[in-house]
Amino acid sequence: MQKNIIQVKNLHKKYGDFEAVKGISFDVKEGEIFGLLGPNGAGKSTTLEIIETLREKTSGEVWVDGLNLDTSPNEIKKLIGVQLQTSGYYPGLKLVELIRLFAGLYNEVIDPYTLLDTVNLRDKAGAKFKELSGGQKQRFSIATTLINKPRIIFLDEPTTGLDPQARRNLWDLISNIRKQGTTVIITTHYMDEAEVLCDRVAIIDSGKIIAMNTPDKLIDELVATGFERPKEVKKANLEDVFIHLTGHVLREQ
Ligand SMILES: Nc1ncnc2c1ncn2[C@@H]1O[C@H](COP(=O)(O)OP(=O)(O)OP(=O)(O)O)[C@@H](O)[C@H]1O
Repeated sequence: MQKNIIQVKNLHKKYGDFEAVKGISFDVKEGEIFGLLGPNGAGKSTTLEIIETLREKTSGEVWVDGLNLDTSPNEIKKLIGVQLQTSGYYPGLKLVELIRLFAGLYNEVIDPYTLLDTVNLRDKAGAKFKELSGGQKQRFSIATTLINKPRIIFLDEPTTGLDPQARRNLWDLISNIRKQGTTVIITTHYMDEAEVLCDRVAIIDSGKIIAMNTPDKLIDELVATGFERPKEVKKANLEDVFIHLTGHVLREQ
């Protein structure tokens, strides 16, 4: 039985009079990729930022690896890796310089080149952040979440705005990070991404969890209600055509 590395119980968050998170509860098991899915404004980022200790909750309880968020936020910070928005990096610094800077903040000694290898960016070590493509920036920002050797990483919409190949490359990267034993919590608007990557997902709507299970079981439950797609679906879609024609290999734009 896997242990619960994150437990969230009856979490509420109000911004003034507006309640963005309305009493949600869920557990994340150690070593899983857990997805928070939901439309714009559902409360996904708010929930993530509360667990990341970056935002105050209104009420409810959160534990990370047995540590209570109210009493041990600093200990929790040491266990987690948080992805910055790509606007959060000094654009004029080289990748190796940025890694050394972050490592210094975490008081970690790491080899920047080894870290860049894990995200396939060694050949960009001397490039400035602003010179990277969108996909490369995302890969680099995922690399920086790993600097403090976290047990859990939080990825907020990591593939938004990327082309189909860059998205698939990030899926491979995220799967590899999990294979090393790191727990991953991810938010996404892409259902194909959640289906491929996530062991379990919670679907959030208007601040409430309306479903939670493995993608497979959620689909089976829907089918069991008699649901059928309105028309026969072809064996491939336009994205398959695009990937078939342009390849799945890593491309540097
Ligand atoms: N600092 C804030 N002050 C006031 N309202 C906020 C603040 N941050 C978020 N909200 C509101 O809370 C709700 C939830 O926002 P949140 O960013 O958590 O949603 P989300 O599910 O991550 O959405 P998206 O998919 O668009 O990123 C939204 O209605 C948003 O406008």
